[in-house]
Amino acid sequence: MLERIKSNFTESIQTKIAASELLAGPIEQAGMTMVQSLLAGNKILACGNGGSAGDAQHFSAELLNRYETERPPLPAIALTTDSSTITSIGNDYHFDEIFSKQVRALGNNGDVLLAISTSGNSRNVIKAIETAVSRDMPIIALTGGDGGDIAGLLGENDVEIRVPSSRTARIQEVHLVVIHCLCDIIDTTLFPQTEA
Ligand SMILES: O=C(CO)[C@@H](O)[C@H](O)[C@H](O)[C@H](O)COP(=O)(O)O
Ligand SMILES: [Zn+2]
Repeated sequence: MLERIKSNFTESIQTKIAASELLAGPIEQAGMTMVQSLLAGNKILACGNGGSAGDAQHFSAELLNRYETERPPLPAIALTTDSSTITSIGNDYHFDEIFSKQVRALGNNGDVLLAISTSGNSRNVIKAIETAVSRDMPIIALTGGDGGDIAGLLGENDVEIRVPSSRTARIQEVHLVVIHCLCDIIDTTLFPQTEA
C-alpha cells in the first residue's frame, strides 16, 4: 500500500510537469480571455460534474471572495450549487439540461463559460457549451484524455486546456493547478499593485 501511495504522488507530479510544458500557452490565453471579459463588465459561469463541480465552485469562490491578494470581488457563478434549480431541471426536463438552461437564463454575449470535464464527454457540459456558442460567449474548456466531444465543439475564440493523462484523478489534480493559474493571471493583470 505504501508503494501504491507513493506511485499516486509520483504520477501526479509527473503529469503536472508534463502539463506545465504543454499548457502554459493555452492557460495564458485563457486567463487573458477571462481578464478581457471582466474588464468589459462581463462575468464567468462555471460548470462540471462530480469532482469538476467542486472545481467550478472552487473557481467561483476565488473570484467572488478572493484568491491571494486583497482586491474587489469579481463576478462569477458556479452553475452546480443550487439544488432546487438542478433537481427541477433534471426532474422536469433532463439531467443533460441542468447547465444549459442556466446558461440560457444567465449568460450574456461576452460572458465566459468555464466548462470542466475530464473525459470531455459529459452531455450536460456539452449542452452548456452549445448554448454558450449560441450566445457568443467565449469558452474555456478544461479537459483530459483525447478531449472527447468537447474538443470538436470549440471555435477560434475558445481555449481548450487538455491535461495529458487518461486517469480522471490525475486530470482533476492538474485542473486545480490550472484554476489557480487562471486566478493568478486575473489578480496580477487586473490589480498589478496589490500585494499577495
Ligand atoms: O471526482 C471524481 C473522480 O475522481 C468523480 O466524481 C467524477 O468527477 C465524476 O465521475 C464525473 O461524473 C466525471 O465526469 P467528467 O469529468 O468525465 O465530465
Ligand atoms: Zn475525484
